[in-house]
Amino acid sequence: MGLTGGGSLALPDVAYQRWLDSLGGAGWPARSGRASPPGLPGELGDSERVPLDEALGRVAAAAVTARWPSPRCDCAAMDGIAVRAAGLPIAPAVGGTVAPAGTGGADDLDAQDLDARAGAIRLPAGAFEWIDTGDPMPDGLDTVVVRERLLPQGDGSVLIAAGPDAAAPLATAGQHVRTAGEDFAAGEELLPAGRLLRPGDLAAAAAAGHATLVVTRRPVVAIIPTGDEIRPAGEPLRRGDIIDTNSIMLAARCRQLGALAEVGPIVPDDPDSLAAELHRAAAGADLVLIIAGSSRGRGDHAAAVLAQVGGVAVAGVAVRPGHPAILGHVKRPTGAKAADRAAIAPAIGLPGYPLAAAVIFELFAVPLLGVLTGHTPARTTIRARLDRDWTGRPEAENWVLVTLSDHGERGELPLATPARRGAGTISQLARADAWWQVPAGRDRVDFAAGTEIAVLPVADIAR
Ligand SMILES: Nc1nc2c(c(=O)[nH]1)N[C@H]1C(S)=C(S)[C@@H](COP(=O)(O)OP(=O)(O)OC[C@H]3O[C@@H](n4cnc5c(N)ncnc54)[C@H](O)[C@@H]3O)O[C@H]1N2
Ligand code: MOO
Repeated sequence: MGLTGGGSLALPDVAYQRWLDSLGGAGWPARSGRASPPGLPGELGDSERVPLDEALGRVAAAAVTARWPSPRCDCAAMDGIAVRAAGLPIAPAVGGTVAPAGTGGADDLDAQDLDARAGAIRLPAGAFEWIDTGDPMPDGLDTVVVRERLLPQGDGSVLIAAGPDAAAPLATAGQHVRTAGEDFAAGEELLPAGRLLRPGDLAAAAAAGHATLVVTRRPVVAIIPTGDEIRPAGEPLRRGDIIDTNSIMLAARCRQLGALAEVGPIVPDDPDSLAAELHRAAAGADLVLIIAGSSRGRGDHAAAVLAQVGGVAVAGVAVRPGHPAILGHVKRPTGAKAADRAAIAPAIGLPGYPLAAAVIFELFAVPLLGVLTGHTPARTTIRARLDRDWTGRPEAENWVLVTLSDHGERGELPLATPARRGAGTISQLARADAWWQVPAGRDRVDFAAGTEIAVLPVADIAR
């Protein structure tokens, strides 16, 4: 099949839309092609309730709101004594002399310290209560004086050292007190629907009264490695064998996005074997990834087989690397175990070269999984400056891995060094810091050293 032509290929956005349209036409339910609006679970509809300690990396199916305020009541923010600010004496009670420390002892402040200060006041027992950080404030008391300023006395009273400004009040009302609801109010939204849950999210949910959360079902991604030369990692290699690195990368990427990856056996370069494996995989999968066999080689059957077992909407995309990509679907066998699932499973043929596979996954699998889970990762770019001239291919969107220098002087942009070309240069995936997504365009393919560019940090890509 002629999949690798030049400028006539669709750009990624157009290709994605064409794919979605064809999926919709074939009965795939998620017609909008976008992540669900807030408040709805992923397009698959089904969700489940899981304990907090199983919710990391899952996607919230609904917004999480607080069942109660936090703090739940006014409480001490520091260790010390609770007092009523309005009831504090104004004038120093001990004119320069202080009684020796009594039973309470003074850890941080001894009598001489107090003595040395111009003023201290004495609070009689009963006018205050000892309190520790987090304790509810006693009725009628509104302020905490920190332990470091206190000298307990043998008679149960306490001396409070004046602050550095003797004219200032000893304490202002509400000082060192966290008021009920100052963090969040009852009913306040803490997490939006569609959030890929992070450690802090789980803590906030617990604080807000949730021991479990409702999350969207994990989409199942069937990964099908193909090629007579492909061997699983760890097996002995003969001359010409290639390690199946793509399955490892793509499965890990699926997990980062809250999906379940099922890597199938390596399928030989034989159309019947591939067709059989596609049928098998599609029965239980929400998305099928076929690795390699997308181009023109003698063993490249992905497009022909996909057309036979389902359909091909796009064969070839104007992106470098990755242009032999295929977008289509597999018909599910009737009576497949997942009766609740659509009659088809979307499928992507990813080129075998590792960088091409990575780019095609980001361009097409990531947004489709976003539709399924309800979470679309934020693609927050950062600014950088090219450290050398760079020329791209005009007819395609270019994806270029770059390493970034540390920020130099304050306000200076990091310098971006493009990786050397070659879709098989897998070490670049490990060494690079960011992707530079260069839009297609005949006029903007020559970039001079010093040009400001926007790059997508690899470390942030899964958020
Ligand atoms: N005559 C042409 N040849 C090629 C073209 C072209 O336009 N005309 N395009 C090139 C480009 S660009 C790419 S990208 C590749 C796409 O290749 P395929 O998808 O057909 O994949 P293969 O040829 O089977 O493999 C390519 C390369 O990747 C290795 N590979 C395959 N599977 C894996 C895996 N699971 N893990 C790691 N590496 C894998 C495979 O051994 C090959 O080295 O085609 C070019 N050729
Ligand atoms: O699509 Mo190929 O990956 O350009 O190298």
